[in-house]
Amino acid sequence: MVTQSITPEEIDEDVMATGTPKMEARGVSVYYGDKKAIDDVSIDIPTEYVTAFIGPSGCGKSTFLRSLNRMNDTIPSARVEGTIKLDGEDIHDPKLDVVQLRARVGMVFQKPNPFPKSIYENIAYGPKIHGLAEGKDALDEIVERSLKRAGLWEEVKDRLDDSGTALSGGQQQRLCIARAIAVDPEVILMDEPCSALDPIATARIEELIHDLRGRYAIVIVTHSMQQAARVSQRTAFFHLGKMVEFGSTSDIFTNPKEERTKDYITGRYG
Ligand SMILES: Nc1ncnc2c1ncn2[C@@H]1O[C@H](COP(=O)(O)OP(=O)(O)OP(=O)(O)O)[C@@H](O)[C@H]1O
Repeated sequence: MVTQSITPEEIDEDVMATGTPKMEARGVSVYYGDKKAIDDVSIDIPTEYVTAFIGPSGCGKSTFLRSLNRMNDTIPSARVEGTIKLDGEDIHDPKLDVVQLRARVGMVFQKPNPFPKSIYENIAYGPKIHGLAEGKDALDEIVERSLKRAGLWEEVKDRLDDSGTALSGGQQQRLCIARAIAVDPEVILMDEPCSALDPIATARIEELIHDLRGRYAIVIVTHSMQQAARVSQRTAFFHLGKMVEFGSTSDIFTNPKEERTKDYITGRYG
């Protein structure tokens, strides 16, 4: 299996050139009680490129990722300051439906978490509650398309009634990606999606990210610098709650401007 890496053409592209971003964060700080976990982060998330968040454990990568679809709302002590926009619309606008937001900005977690239901139902549930399919044929079509897009269809097409939890870890993670895709998201947030997977399953997810690039704005938190280098075109380096440096992945790894970035990518801490 070949794991995709950045192609020379992609390196030549000016990946930091600003088009209209899918998401814009401005001056975002996140607190847990009195403790500030994210300090004044501003970043644009495009659809064209995969954005990676890297940095040592506890630097706030997941906290910031979760703020992008208001998952921090589910943590009682968490408080978010600053502005986050999706297609120019403030995601904290009281008129905005947060369930709808989380369909538009889907999330894939560290540990695959399929529902204890059939493979089919795992995918069909979201489109059903969001009213995206009229009738069984339309639903079947969404299930097939989502599983195909997540690279899982061939493996499961004859066992759609089997439980999602009976799949291998890597298949479960692709099922979770298919589940996110099924509700037609615009952004997919991935929080260390491969950390529970073996190298082969990891390579398949990385290939999948490569295939999905451009269709969805993808943001991935990863502990693995090699993974960030393989799957992303833009990288943000976080340290102690601050976004220290943000640039093209090739610049961050080959020509970092900040001393702290240099120290991290050369393995001095992390
Ligand atoms: N639910 C929570 N309640 C209180 N503090 C939290 C909570 N979640 C995270 N934190 C704290 O916020 C800081 C940032 O954590 P976060 O998990 O966002 O970092 P991270 O960079 O994603 O770390 P890791 O790579 O280890 O997952 C840490 O100090 C962490 O202890």
